Amino acid sequence: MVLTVDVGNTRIKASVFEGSTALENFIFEKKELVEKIKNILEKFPNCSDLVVASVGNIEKQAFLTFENQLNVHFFTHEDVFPFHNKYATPKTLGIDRMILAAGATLKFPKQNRLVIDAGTCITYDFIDENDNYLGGAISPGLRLRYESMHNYTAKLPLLTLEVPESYIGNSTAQAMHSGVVNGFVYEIDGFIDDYRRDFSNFIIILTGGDADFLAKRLKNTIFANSNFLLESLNQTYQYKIDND
Ligand SMILES: Nc1ncnc2c1ncn2[C@@H]1O[C@H](COP(=O)(O)OP(=O)(O)OP(=O)(O)O)[C@@H](O)[C@H]1O
Ligand SMILES: CC(C)(CO)[C@@H](O)C(=O)NCCC(=O)O
Ligand SMILES: [K+]
Repeated sequence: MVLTVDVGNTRIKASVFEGSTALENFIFEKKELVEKIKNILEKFPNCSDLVVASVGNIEKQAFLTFENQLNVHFFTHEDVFPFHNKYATPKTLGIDRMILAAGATLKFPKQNRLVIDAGTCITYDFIDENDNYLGGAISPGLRLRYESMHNYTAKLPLLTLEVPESYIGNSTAQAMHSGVVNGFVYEIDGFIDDYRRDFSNFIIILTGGDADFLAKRLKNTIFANSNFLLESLNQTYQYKIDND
């Protein structure tokens, strides 16, 4: 059994895998890290490996506590990945994006793939059919859009994610929901049009904390899977074991 841990910018997600099957998923705060991992390992004593992808400030140190109990692997840029990295600054590419790209490459062989992760930030990552990772885009996530409008203005309230009634927002709240949610839908449709112009065919994978909310609102056919990062982490770890 493998315990995979995704340390995101806001919170931590974890999943226990038996082969390629996720047995249980967990979400928790950064301050609860060590305690929660202990609890998971008590519940799943057959875990032999702990695999981490972190974009947060959490250092390797926090996980080394568990090294006498199981194999701990902390993914870095030095690991083997199943794609050719064409990013001009490969050392600054987020580990989460590398794991997503690896998962897309392994799960959907020999085709163009676009991975969209709607988390704290929204990231777009494109891997072509020859397994070249080309790059993509980084934009503010939905919650970040609401928070920054509130934090950097005097009059805008702090709202939580809601389906807008119309693209014409007829109140402050509706105008903000339209801006955030419809704004994202237009953004993604615009990107998809760009990719379509240059690549005739590609699969789209949508993941992250807002994936389920967004999937319902998009007209393009999309494979939505909010657990894709953790599944990819498990799969990339198997790839590492087979190729090291
Ligand atoms: N309890 C919650 N805390 C934060 N975001 C939440 C919560 N519940 C739902 N969300 C939604 O999830 C989005 C954040 O996604 P996610 O949880 O994947 O971010 P994250 O943990 O920071 O990971 P990453 O850094 O990989 O994006 C927010 O835009 C928000 O709308
Ligand atoms: C873009 C985020 C914040 C998304 O989690 C992360 O992947 C990151 O910190 N990336 C570093 C910059 C880059 O990927 O080019
Ligand atoms: K993200």
